[in-house]
Amino acid sequence: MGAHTDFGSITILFNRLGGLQVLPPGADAEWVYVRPLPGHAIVNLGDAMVKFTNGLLRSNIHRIVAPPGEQADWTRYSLAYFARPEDEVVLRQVEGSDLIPELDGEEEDVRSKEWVLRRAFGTRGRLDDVDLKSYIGTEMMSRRIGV
Ligand SMILES: O=C(O)CCC(=O)C(=O)O
Ligand SMILES: [Fe+2]
Repeated sequence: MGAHTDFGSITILFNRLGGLQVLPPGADAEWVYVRPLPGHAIVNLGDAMVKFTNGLLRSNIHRIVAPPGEQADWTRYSLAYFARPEDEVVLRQVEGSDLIPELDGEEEDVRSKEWVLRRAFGTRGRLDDVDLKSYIGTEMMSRRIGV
């Protein structure tokens, strides 16, 4: 699976084999494997958390590649639990926290369902004839480049 951010609020992953990689923030960042630890789950924040907190929390950019070393000889199973806001929830900054940065300009009025569709087509759809800008998610915030 190619590079993407999860579009919901939280993803909980249970893996036995490696293969999940994350791209840390920064223009020169390199992909790093996330090592599965016995008895542990991996928790990813998704785009809804970025929208709710105006970037205070970030969704990580991740991808799936072949498991490293000898692990590549085994079939990789991954149990993923995705949580996301209900379809009609507007993904806007929550009020009442001093920690959340001020919005710089107008906030787009996007509902959870639209966001999911936009992201799904943007990262998994055909790219021949689409306006890529309209599919952009929160990646630049996650990478902390120019934001
Ligand atoms: O298989 C994994 O470890 C993660 C899968 C994933 O990133 C996804 O389904 O969004
Ligand atoms: Fe994912």
